[in-house]
Amino acid sequence: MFGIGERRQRARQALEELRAVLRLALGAAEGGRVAAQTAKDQLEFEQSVLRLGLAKARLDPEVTDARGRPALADTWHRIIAERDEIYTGWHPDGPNRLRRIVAESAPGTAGGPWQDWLGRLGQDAGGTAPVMWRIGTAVVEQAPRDDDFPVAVPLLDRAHLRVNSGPDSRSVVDSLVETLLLRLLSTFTPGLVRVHLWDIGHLTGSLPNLQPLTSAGLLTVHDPTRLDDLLADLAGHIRRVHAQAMRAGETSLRSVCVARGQRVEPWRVVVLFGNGERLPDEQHRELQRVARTGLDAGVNLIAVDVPLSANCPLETIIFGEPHRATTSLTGPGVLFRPDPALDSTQASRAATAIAADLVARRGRPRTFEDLLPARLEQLTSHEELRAPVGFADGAPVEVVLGDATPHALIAGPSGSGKTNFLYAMLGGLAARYSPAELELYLLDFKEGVSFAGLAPGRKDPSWLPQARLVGVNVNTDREFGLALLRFLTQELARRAEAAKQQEVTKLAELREADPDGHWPRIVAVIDEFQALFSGRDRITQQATVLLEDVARRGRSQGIHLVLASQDIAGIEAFWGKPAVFEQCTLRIAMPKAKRVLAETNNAAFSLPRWHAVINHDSGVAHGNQVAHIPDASAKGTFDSLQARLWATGNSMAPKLFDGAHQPPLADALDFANPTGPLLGQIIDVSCRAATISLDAVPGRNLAVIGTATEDAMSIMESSALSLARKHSPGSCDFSVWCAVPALTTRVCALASKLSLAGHSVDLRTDATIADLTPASAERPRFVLFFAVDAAHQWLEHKEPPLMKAKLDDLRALLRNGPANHVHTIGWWRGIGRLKDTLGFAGGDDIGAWVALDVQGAELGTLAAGQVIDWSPRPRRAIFFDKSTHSSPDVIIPFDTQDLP
Ligand SMILES: Nc1ncnc2c1ncn2[C@@H]1O[C@H](COP(=O)(O)OP(=O)(O)OP(=O)(O)O)[C@@H](O)[C@H]1O
Repeated sequence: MFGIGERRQRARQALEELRAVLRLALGAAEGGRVAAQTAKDQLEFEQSVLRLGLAKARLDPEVTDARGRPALADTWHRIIAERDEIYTGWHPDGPNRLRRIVAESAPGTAGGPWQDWLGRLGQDAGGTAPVMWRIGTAVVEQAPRDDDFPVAVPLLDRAHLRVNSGPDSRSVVDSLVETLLLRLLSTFTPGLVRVHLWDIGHLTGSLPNLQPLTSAGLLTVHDPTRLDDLLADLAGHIRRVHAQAMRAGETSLRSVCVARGQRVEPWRVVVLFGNGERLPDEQHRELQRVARTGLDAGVNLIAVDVPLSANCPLETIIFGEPHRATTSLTGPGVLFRPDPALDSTQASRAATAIAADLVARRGRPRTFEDLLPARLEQLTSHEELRAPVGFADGAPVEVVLGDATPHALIAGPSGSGKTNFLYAMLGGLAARYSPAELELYLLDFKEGVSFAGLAPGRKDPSWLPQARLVGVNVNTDREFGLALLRFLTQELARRAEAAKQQEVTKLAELREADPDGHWPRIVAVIDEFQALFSGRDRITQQATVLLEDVARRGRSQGIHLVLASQDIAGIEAFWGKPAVFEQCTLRIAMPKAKRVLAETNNAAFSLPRWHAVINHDSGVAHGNQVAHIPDASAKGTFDSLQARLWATGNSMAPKLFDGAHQPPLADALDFANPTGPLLGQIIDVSCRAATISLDAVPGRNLAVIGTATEDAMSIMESSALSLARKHSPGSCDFSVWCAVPALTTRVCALASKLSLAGHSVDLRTDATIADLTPASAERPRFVLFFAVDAAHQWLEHKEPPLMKAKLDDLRALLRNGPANHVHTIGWWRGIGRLKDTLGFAGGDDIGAWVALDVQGAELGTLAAGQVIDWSPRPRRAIFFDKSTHSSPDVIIPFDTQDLP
């Protein structure tokens, strides 16, 4: 057992040991902390030396102080040694390599000394741009002066540039920016680079040598207080260009330009001079947005003392002293020196020359010829149709019809140039796309003959090879517009069916799947299309439905509508169905056009004469492109292009429908080889003649009804002459009966024409008509009975002793003749008179009829009770054949006078 004293002694000893251990541990910890602290100090020192750069660090009082501490002195020597080692490894090949890279990436004006290029006009069309643009030289710190190498920065579509000036370096920064801009402006054809300048401190005065560019619109100086407007304008521009690139199937403007081998939209280089402070939040956000999205749309920022964060490709130059800076490209430890300033007089002179060149080229009036490509009919319409229609600052402005902009709407008051615009567009398209790629259907509801020249005429036998159908003077024949729409829906159905067979959905895919098929894009132009909707009737109703159908489904099937009108606002039916309007995403506004652009877009009001707003974005303001439209209607413009295209001789003439003229029977396609009596030309895209079959079956007689003598005579004559042509001489007989003395001469002339054709003719102009003809014959007999009602005086005469009227015999002839090949083609001068002849039960004996000046309501009984929508109009008739028609056709009686 231990005593208390001994225990206390042992406890004190243990405590002492513990304290010793603790002291040891604490001492070790202290040592560790000191070592870590030293390592940390060394790292921080190394960092600050690297940040400052060796040259600066050497002079920096804090670094000098720190170098005095032994632990950091070692670090200093190590950094120097490492630097020397790396530099020795890099030198001398490193600078040479950099020189080579800059020479390759910044060729010519982009990298050469200004003495070589300043004052020369750029020739580059801007398809591809140099990758880098020289700004100065750099040298590794402490390295000998002759080891400097050139420094260039990426610009335009590749990166923005931020420059932070230091104390007293602003003038150096200004001249760096000026040199860069002049390099850009002198590389490309004047007009392809546009500079926007905003300086928070000044309205004028920045970059004075570039001021001459303002006269040509190449430099726009913005109000220091209106940065919002500039940013909004840029944002709108970017949206429009993005939409344009998407339509072209590309993701950026640059790829569009590379694909086309030329700049299609100028670069906008936006130079902002700030004061180093952050912009107000809203502006800063908008600027960041422009920076993020701008490069793909050719908007390039050069931000001087305007904070801009790097959420986009961005290079920076930071000036410490006037002629010393660091750049993000070269990093720390490399001193950047900007190139010496340009000679200011020469710089200003160069800017004047660039502006003057653009003004001169713009000043040269652009002509229709400038819309045409070097080689005709070379493009494929696989993806779209694209052609320039005018010029903005000498650069072409195009229209595109494709999946994204399937249809176009053109508006402008009378005389504003709509038709001329159509000619410019049709010329541009026809010059690029062969008839295998493009088919045109052209309809003009105006009075006049605007498209007539596109079809062969008496004076000019040429036609536009791509035209398949030309309709002029259609103003009173709205049925023709309807027929065109019906034809287009049929074509749509045909294409949809073929697409289904090939298991594809779009025209481009169909063309790939069926390379041997004939699948051109179809453009249907309807000038003054509001005429289609001019009545509150069945035609308006049907046109509305059909137009909507074509507009909706045409998009993917390569069927494009181009609708022009003086007064879009006035088309009631159109507004009730806004689908058509919405599908027309390409909008063209002539000066003072109303309603065609978006409501808040007033660009058309301030438009000069012979200009148009071309807008591929449904009329929204950011889509506006203002172009001067060359004269395409004057002699020697469109007509001479047509002559050139036609001369190749590998196209078929288009069909021509001219509502102002009666088609001559002699020219009718069907008259060459008639299948039956030709009654007139049907108002339809096929431009075929109406006819009936005269088979030996009951009811195959034809009644012509009405008092319009001239038209009735035409129909009777064309029927007779075509039947005479259909049958070989001696294979049929004619009876030609006329009870109206005033018509005798003409009827006799017809009879002699039939005789001349080798047929036997039984001509009667008196009471002998009542003797009629037997209801059966050995060979076909055609009874041409003119003004049947006038013969009633003889037909109703009752002869003793039987007191039987010959009228009954006529009824029997009508009833029994057709089955025995004795057909009557009779003209009655009124529906009541026809009924008098037919009697109570004779309705079935008239299988087909043509009505002239008879109201539709009166005709229902002759068409199985259906409602006939017909208001008589001169030179038009309505034709119904019970055995083939569900609804009647409107026809134009032929001009039969010129026939021998
Ligand atoms: N870009 C142009 N340059 C020169 N002349 C033009 C131009 N555009 C139109 N014209 C001329 O102006 C006149 C009217 O043009 P156009 O027939 O194209 O107008 P519009 O809008 O179709 O008129 P309307 O609706 O009355 O037919 C024509 O004589 C035409 O030659």
